[in-house]
Amino acid sequence: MKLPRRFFQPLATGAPAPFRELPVKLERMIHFVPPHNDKVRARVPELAATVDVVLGNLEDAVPVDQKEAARKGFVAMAQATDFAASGTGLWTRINALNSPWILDDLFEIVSQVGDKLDVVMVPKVEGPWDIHYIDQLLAQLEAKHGVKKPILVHAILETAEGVANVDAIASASPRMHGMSLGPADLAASRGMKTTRVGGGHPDYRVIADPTQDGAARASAQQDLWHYTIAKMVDACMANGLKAFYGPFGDFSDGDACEAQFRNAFLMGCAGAWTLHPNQVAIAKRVFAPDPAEVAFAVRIVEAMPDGTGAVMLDGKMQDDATWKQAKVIVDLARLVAEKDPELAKTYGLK
Ligand SMILES: CC(=O)SCCNC(=O)CCNC(=O)[C@H](O)C(C)(C)COP(=O)(O)OP(=O)(O)OC[C@H]1O[C@@H](n2cnc3c(N)ncnc32)[C@H](O)[C@@H]1OP(=O)(O)O
Ligand SMILES: CC(=O)C(=O)O
Ligand SMILES: [Mg+2]
Repeated sequence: MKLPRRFFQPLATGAPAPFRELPVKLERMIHFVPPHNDKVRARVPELAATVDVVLGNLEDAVPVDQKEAARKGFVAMAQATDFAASGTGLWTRINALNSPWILDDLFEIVSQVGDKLDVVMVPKVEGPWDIHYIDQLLAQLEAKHGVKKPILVHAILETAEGVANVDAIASASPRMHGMSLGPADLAASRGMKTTRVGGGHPDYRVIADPTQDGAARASAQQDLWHYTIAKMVDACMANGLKAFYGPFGDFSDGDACEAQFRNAFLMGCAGAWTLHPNQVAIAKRVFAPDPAEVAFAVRIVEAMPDGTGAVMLDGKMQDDATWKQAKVIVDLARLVAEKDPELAKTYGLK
C-alpha cells in the first residue's frame, strides 16, 4: 500500500496531478456509440447536445475486422465535435487488457485526442493490478503528449473475480471515476443461467408455503442484480466514486428497462448506459429525482437550517440523518436543473 501522501503524486514526470475530488457532473446516461458505423457517427454532433456522456465503444459489439475502423472513427468523432460546449462528457470503452488492440487503442487515442477525453472505461477489470497498469500507462502517455487534465478511469464490474475484489478496485487509484455493472459478461463468468443482457428473469422467484385449501400459492419475481449492485454502490461510495447500472439489452421493453434503471437509481447509482436512442428518455426520466420528493426534501432542509436536531413534518420524524438524505436529493435536483430548464421550473428551487 502506498503512503497517503504518495497516493496523489503523478505517476510520470510531466503528467497532470490527479484530481483530489471528482469533477461534479450530471451523468444520467452513458450513451454508447458504435464509432465504426459512419451513419451513427455522423449524428454525434446532434446527439452530443441531448445526452450527458457520449462513449465511443471499441470493445465487445465491434466485430474483429472493424476494430481499427472503430478506433479511427472515435478519433474522428472526438475531433469533429465540441463536447465541452454542451457540457457533455467524452468517454471511450477500450478493448480488454489481454486483447491485441489495447495498446493501439490508448496510444492512438491519447496522442490524438487526449485533451478532449474525460474517461477511459476499462472492461473486465479483475483486481487492483489492472487499474495500476492502466494508471501508469495513462500517466506515461499524458506526459508524452502534454495532456493537461488527468484522464479518469471507469471499471466495468463483469467478472466473478472483479466482484470479489471490488473494494480494492475502487481504492486502487485517484484516477478512478466509478464503476458500471456488466450483467452480460458477469452472468457468463458466474455461470448464471440466463441469456438476457440485464433486467430480471421470470424464473428467479420466491414462493409462499402451500395452504391447506390448496389455493394457488403466491409467488414473486426477485431481483437477480440486487446483491451485485449493492456491493458495487458500497465500494464506490466508500471511495468517493460513482456507481452506474450498465446495459439493458431488450430495446423493445421500455417498461422493464425503466424498472431496472429505477432500482439502480434508488440503490444509489448515478446513471445507466443507453445503447439505443429510445433508452435516452428513460434514463432522463429515471435519474432525476421526483418533483414531490424534491419538494419534501427542501422542506426538511429548511426545517433544520444547520442540519441538526429533530422536527416533525407531516407526522414523520426528521433529524440529522434525514437532513443528509434530503441533501442528496436537493443537490441532485440542482444539478439536473442546471441542465434541464423544464425540470428546473418543476423543481422551483431557489
Ligand atoms: C453487453 C455490452 O457490452 S453492451 C455495450 C455494447 N453494445 C453496444 O454498444 C450496442 C450499441 N447499439 C448499437 O450498436 C445499435 O443500437 C444496434 C446495432 C444494436 C441496433 O441498431 P439498429 O439495428 O440500427 O437499431 P434501430 O433500427 O432500432 O435504430 C433506430 C435508429 O437509431 C439509430 N441508432 C441505433 N443505435 C444507436 C446508438 N447507440 N446511438 C445513436 N443512434 C443509434 C440507428 O442508426 C437508426 O437510425 P435510422 O432510423 O436513421 O436508420
Ligand atoms: C456491460 C457489459 O460489458 C456486459 O454486460 O458484459
Ligand atoms: Mg462485457
